[in-house]
Amino acid sequence: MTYFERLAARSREIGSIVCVGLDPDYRRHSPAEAADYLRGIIAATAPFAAAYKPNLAFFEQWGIPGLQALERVLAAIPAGIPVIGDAKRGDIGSTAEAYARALFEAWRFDAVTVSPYLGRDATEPFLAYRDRGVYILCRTSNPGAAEFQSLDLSGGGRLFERVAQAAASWGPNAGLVVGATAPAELRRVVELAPAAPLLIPGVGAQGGSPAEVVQCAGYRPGQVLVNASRSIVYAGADPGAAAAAARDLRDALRAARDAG
Ligand SMILES: O=C(O)c1cc(=O)[nH]c(=O)n1[C@@H]1O[C@H](COP(=O)(O)O)[C@@H](O)[C@H]1O
Repeated sequence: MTYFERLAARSREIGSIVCVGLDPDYRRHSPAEAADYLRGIIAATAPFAAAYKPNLAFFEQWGIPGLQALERVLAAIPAGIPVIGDAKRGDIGSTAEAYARALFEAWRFDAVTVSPYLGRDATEPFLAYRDRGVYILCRTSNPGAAEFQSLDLSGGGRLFERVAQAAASWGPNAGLVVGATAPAELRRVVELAPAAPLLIPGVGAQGGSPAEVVQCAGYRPGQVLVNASRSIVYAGADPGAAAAAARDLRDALRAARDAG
Protein backbone atom coordinates (compact mmCIF):
# COMPACT_ATOMS: atom_id res chain seq x y z
CA MET A 1 0.00 0.00 0.00
CA THR A 2 1.12 3.54 -0.68
CA TYR A 3 1.38 6.17 2.06
CA PHE A 4 -1.82 7.89 0.97
CA GLU A 5 -3.69 4.56 0.96
CA ARG A 6 -2.38 3.79 4.45
CA LEU A 7 -3.33 7.25 5.66
CA ALA A 8 -6.84 6.93 4.20
CA ALA A 9 -7.25 3.51 5.85
CA ARG A 10 -6.11 4.83 9.23
CA SER A 11 -8.32 7.92 8.94
CA ARG A 12 -11.38 5.82 8.12
CA GLU A 13 -10.64 3.23 10.79
CA ILE A 14 -10.68 5.79 13.60
CA GLY A 15 -12.93 8.41 12.00
CA SER A 16 -10.39 11.22 12.27
CA ILE A 17 -8.45 13.51 9.94
CA VAL A 18 -6.33 14.91 12.78
CA CYS A 19 -2.55 14.88 12.62
CA VAL A 20 -0.89 15.36 16.00
CA GLY A 21 2.28 17.43 15.67
CA LEU A 22 5.07 16.37 18.02
CA ASP A 23 7.08 19.55 18.56
CA PRO A 24 8.74 19.64 22.01
CA ASP A 25 9.40 23.00 23.65
CA TYR A 26 13.06 23.19 24.75
CA ARG A 27 12.13 25.57 27.58
CA ARG A 28 10.03 22.94 29.27
CA HIS A 29 12.15 19.79 29.09
CA SER A 30 15.58 18.29 28.68
CA PRO A 31 15.70 16.06 25.57
CA ALA A 32 15.27 12.91 27.67
CA GLU A 33 12.29 14.44 29.48
CA ALA A 34 10.81 15.53 26.16
CA ALA A 35 10.95 11.97 24.90
CA ASP A 36 9.20 10.68 28.03
CA TYR A 37 6.62 13.44 27.83
CA LEU A 38 5.87 12.86 24.15
CA ARG A 39 5.63 9.11 24.68
CA GLY A 40 2.87 9.87 27.18
CA ILE A 41 1.20 12.21 24.67
CA ILE A 42 1.31 9.52 22.00
CA ALA A 43 -0.25 6.91 24.29
CA ALA A 44 -3.05 9.35 25.17
CA THR A 45 -3.76 10.77 21.70
CA ALA A 46 -3.39 7.62 19.54
CA PRO A 47 -7.17 6.94 19.41
CA PHE A 48 -7.66 10.33 17.71
CA ALA A 49 -4.49 10.51 15.59
CA ALA A 50 -4.75 9.68 11.89
CA ALA A 51 -1.03 10.51 11.76
CA TYR A 52 1.79 12.03 13.79
CA LYS A 53 4.13 14.75 12.57
CA PRO A 54 7.35 15.42 14.44
CA ASN A 55 9.06 18.55 13.11
CA LEU A 56 12.76 17.69 13.08
CA ALA A 57 13.83 21.21 14.10
CA PHE A 58 12.43 20.70 17.58
CA PHE A 59 14.71 17.68 18.07
CA GLU A 60 17.73 19.00 16.16
CA GLN A 61 17.82 22.06 18.44
CA TRP A 62 19.28 19.80 21.15
CA GLY A 63 21.92 18.19 18.88
CA ILE A 64 22.62 14.48 19.29
CA PRO A 65 20.56 14.06 22.50
CA GLY A 66 17.62 15.52 20.59
CA LEU A 67 18.01 12.94 17.82
CA GLN A 68 18.12 10.22 20.46
CA ALA A 69 14.91 11.64 21.88
CA LEU A 70 13.33 11.54 18.41
CA GLU A 71 14.34 7.89 18.07
CA ARG A 72 12.55 7.08 21.33
CA VAL A 73 9.49 9.09 20.31
CA LEU A 74 9.22 7.30 16.96
CA ALA A 75 9.55 3.92 18.68
CA ALA A 76 6.48 4.73 20.78
CA ILE A 77 4.18 5.38 17.81
CA PRO A 78 1.94 2.35 17.31
CA ALA A 79 2.42 0.45 14.04
CA GLY A 80 -0.30 1.42 11.59
CA ILE A 81 -0.23 5.15 12.38
CA PRO A 82 1.63 6.95 9.59
CA VAL A 83 4.41 9.33 10.62
CA ILE A 84 5.32 12.48 8.69
CA GLY A 85 8.86 13.75 9.10
CA ASP A 86 8.47 17.52 8.83
CA ALA A 87 11.86 18.58 7.55
CA LYS A 88 11.02 20.98 4.69
CA ARG A 89 14.04 19.91 2.71
CA GLY A 90 15.08 21.34 -0.63
CA ASP A 91 18.48 21.24 -2.38
CA ILE A 92 20.22 20.23 -5.61
CA GLY A 93 19.58 16.68 -6.80
CA SER A 94 22.57 14.90 -5.29
CA THR A 95 21.98 16.54 -1.91
CA ALA A 96 18.25 15.88 -2.15
CA GLU A 97 19.10 12.20 -2.64
CA ALA A 98 21.00 12.24 0.64
CA TYR A 99 18.11 14.01 2.38
CA ALA A 100 15.66 11.46 0.98
CA ARG A 101 17.81 8.54 2.15
CA ALA A 102 18.12 10.11 5.59
CA LEU A 103 14.39 10.67 5.99
CA PHE A 104 13.02 7.56 4.31
CA GLU A 105 15.71 4.94 4.98
CA ALA A 106 17.47 5.99 8.18
CA TRP A 107 14.45 7.54 9.93
CA ARG A 108 11.89 5.47 8.00
CA PHE A 109 9.27 8.23 7.84
CA ASP A 110 6.11 7.41 5.91
CA ALA A 111 5.99 10.91 4.45
CA VAL A 112 8.00 14.13 4.47
CA THR A 113 7.64 17.84 3.76
CA VAL A 114 9.77 19.41 1.03
CA SER A 115 10.23 22.83 -0.53
CA PRO A 116 9.43 23.23 -4.25
CA TYR A 117 11.72 26.23 -4.63
CA LEU A 118 14.53 24.38 -6.43
CA GLY A 119 12.19 22.83 -8.97
CA ARG A 120 11.06 19.39 -9.97
CA ASP A 121 14.48 17.71 -10.20
CA ALA A 122 15.14 18.56 -6.57
CA THR A 123 11.95 16.82 -5.41
CA GLU A 124 12.39 13.74 -7.61
CA PRO A 125 14.73 11.93 -5.19
CA PHE A 126 11.89 12.07 -2.64
CA LEU A 127 9.14 11.20 -5.13
CA ALA A 128 11.18 8.19 -6.27
CA TYR A 129 10.11 6.47 -3.04
CA ARG A 130 6.70 5.61 -4.49
CA ASP A 131 5.30 4.03 -1.34
CA ARG A 132 6.02 7.20 0.69
CA GLY A 133 4.31 10.57 0.65
CA VAL A 134 5.88 13.90 -0.29
CA TYR A 135 4.06 17.02 0.86
CA ILE A 136 5.25 20.04 -1.11
CA LEU A 137 5.02 23.48 0.48
CA CYS A 138 2.43 25.40 -1.51
CA ARG A 139 0.90 28.16 0.62
CA THR A 140 2.34 28.25 4.11
CA SER A 141 0.56 29.40 7.27
CA ASN A 142 2.97 32.09 8.48
CA PRO A 143 2.20 35.83 8.45
CA GLY A 144 4.75 36.56 5.73
CA ALA A 145 3.73 33.71 3.45
CA ALA A 146 2.32 36.00 0.77
CA GLU A 147 5.59 37.90 0.31
CA PHE A 148 6.79 35.43 -2.31
CA GLN A 149 4.05 32.83 -2.54
CA SER A 150 1.40 35.30 -3.73
CA LEU A 151 3.61 37.05 -6.27
CA ASP A 152 1.95 37.45 -9.64
CA LEU A 153 3.73 35.63 -12.42
CA SER A 154 2.86 37.93 -15.34
CA GLY A 155 -0.05 36.06 -16.83
CA GLY A 156 0.77 32.79 -15.08
CA GLY A 157 -1.21 33.28 -11.87
CA ARG A 158 0.31 33.54 -8.43
CA LEU A 159 3.36 31.55 -7.40
CA PHE A 160 1.47 29.26 -4.99
CA GLU A 161 -1.11 28.56 -7.71
CA ARG A 162 1.68 27.52 -10.04
CA VAL A 163 3.14 25.28 -7.35
CA ALA A 164 -0.29 23.68 -6.80
CA GLN A 165 -0.69 22.91 -10.49
CA ALA A 166 2.87 21.73 -11.02
CA ALA A 167 3.38 19.71 -7.88
CA ALA A 168 0.04 17.97 -8.26
CA SER A 169 1.32 16.56 -11.55
CA TRP A 170 4.74 15.53 -10.26
CA GLY A 171 3.64 12.09 -9.19
CA PRO A 172 0.95 10.03 -7.51
CA ASN A 173 2.73 10.38 -4.17
CA ALA A 174 2.93 14.20 -4.22
CA GLY A 175 0.74 16.21 -1.86
CA LEU A 176 0.61 19.87 -0.92
CA VAL A 177 1.01 21.83 2.30
CA VAL A 178 -1.50 24.66 2.63
CA GLY A 179 -2.01 26.64 5.83
CA ALA A 180 -5.37 26.82 7.56
CA THR A 181 -4.69 30.50 8.18
CA ALA A 182 -5.33 31.28 4.49
CA PRO A 183 -8.79 29.86 3.72
CA ALA A 184 -9.25 31.72 0.42
CA GLU A 185 -5.93 30.37 -0.86
CA LEU A 186 -6.84 26.90 0.42
CA ARG A 187 -10.06 27.01 -1.57
CA ARG A 188 -8.12 28.12 -4.65
CA VAL A 189 -5.61 25.27 -4.30
CA VAL A 190 -8.46 22.75 -4.12
CA GLU A 191 -9.94 24.30 -7.29
CA LEU A 192 -6.65 24.07 -9.17
CA ALA A 193 -5.51 20.68 -7.86
CA PRO A 194 -8.63 18.82 -6.72
CA ALA A 195 -6.90 15.44 -6.57
CA ALA A 196 -3.85 16.56 -4.59
CA PRO A 197 -3.72 15.30 -0.99
CA LEU A 198 -3.38 18.16 1.48
CA LEU A 199 -1.53 18.59 4.75
CA ILE A 200 -3.12 21.56 6.49
CA PRO A 201 -1.33 23.02 9.54
CA GLY A 202 -2.26 26.27 11.27
CA VAL A 203 -5.29 25.43 13.39
CA GLY A 204 -4.84 25.74 17.15
CA ALA A 205 -1.95 27.99 18.16
CA GLN A 206 -1.90 29.84 14.80
CA GLY A 207 -5.63 30.55 14.92
CA GLY A 208 -6.91 28.82 11.76
CA SER A 209 -10.51 27.62 11.89
CA PRO A 210 -11.18 23.86 11.62
CA ALA A 211 -14.68 24.59 10.27
CA GLU A 212 -13.29 26.83 7.51
CA VAL A 213 -10.75 24.17 6.59
CA VAL A 214 -13.53 21.65 5.98
CA GLN A 215 -15.64 24.23 4.14
CA CYS A 216 -12.72 24.98 1.81
CA ALA A 217 -11.06 21.59 1.43
CA GLY A 218 -13.75 19.10 2.39
CA TYR A 219 -13.55 16.20 4.81
CA ARG A 220 -11.69 13.58 2.80
CA PRO A 221 -9.84 10.85 4.70
CA GLY A 222 -6.31 10.44 3.34
CA GLN A 223 -6.71 13.51 1.12
CA VAL A 224 -7.17 16.08 3.87
CA LEU A 225 -5.07 15.92 7.02
CA VAL A 226 -5.28 18.72 9.58
CA ASN A 227 -2.30 19.24 11.87
CA ALA A 228 -2.12 20.85 15.30
CA SER A 229 1.01 20.70 17.43
CA ARG A 230 1.23 23.08 20.42
CA SER A 231 -2.52 23.24 21.06
CA ILE A 232 -2.56 19.46 21.56
CA VAL A 233 0.87 18.63 23.03
CA TYR A 234 0.73 21.49 25.54
CA ALA A 235 -3.04 21.66 26.03
CA GLY A 236 -2.68 21.16 29.77
CA ALA A 237 -0.74 19.72 32.63
CA ASP A 238 -1.05 16.06 31.70
CA PRO A 239 -1.56 13.79 28.66
CA GLY A 240 -5.29 13.66 29.42
CA ALA A 241 -5.55 17.30 28.35
CA ALA A 242 -3.77 16.48 25.08
CA ALA A 243 -6.18 13.63 24.45
CA ALA A 244 -9.13 15.96 25.05
CA ALA A 245 -7.65 18.58 22.69
CA ALA A 246 -7.09 15.99 19.94
CA ARG A 247 -10.61 14.64 20.43
CA ASP A 248 -12.09 18.16 20.33
CA LEU A 249 -10.30 18.93 17.07
CA ARG A 250 -11.47 15.61 15.60
CA ASP A 251 -15.03 16.46 16.64
CA ALA A 252 -14.88 20.04 15.30
CA LEU A 253 -13.79 18.71 11.90
CA ARG A 254 -16.53 16.07 11.91
CA ALA A 255 -19.13 18.64 12.94
CA ALA A 256 -18.12 20.85 10.02
CA ARG A 257 -18.45 17.85 7.71
CA ASP A 258 -21.93 17.08 9.05
CA ALA A 259 -23.00 20.72 8.83
CA GLY A 260 -21.88 20.94 5.19
O1 LIG B 1 4.95 21.86 6.91
C1 LIG B 1 4.34 22.11 7.96
O2 LIG B 1 3.90 21.21 8.66
C2 LIG B 1 4.02 23.51 8.26
C3 LIG B 1 3.77 24.32 7.17
C4 LIG B 1 3.17 25.58 7.39
O3 LIG B 1 2.84 26.30 6.47
N1 LIG B 1 2.91 25.96 8.67
C5 LIG B 1 3.20 25.18 9.75
O4 LIG B 1 2.88 25.58 10.88
N2 LIG B 1 3.84 23.98 9.55
C6 LIG B 1 4.30 23.19 10.72
O5 LIG B 1 3.17 22.70 11.44
C7 LIG B 1 3.41 22.80 12.86
C8 LIG B 1 2.43 23.78 13.45
O6 LIG B 1 2.56 23.84 14.84
P1 LIG B 1 1.48 24.56 15.79
O7 LIG B 1 1.36 25.97 15.34
O8 LIG B 1 2.07 24.40 17.15
O9 LIG B 1 0.19 23.80 15.60
C9 LIG B 1 4.86 23.20 13.02
O10 LIG B 1 5.66 22.04 13.07
C10 LIG B 1 5.14 23.96 11.73
O11 LIG B 1 6.49 23.93 11.36
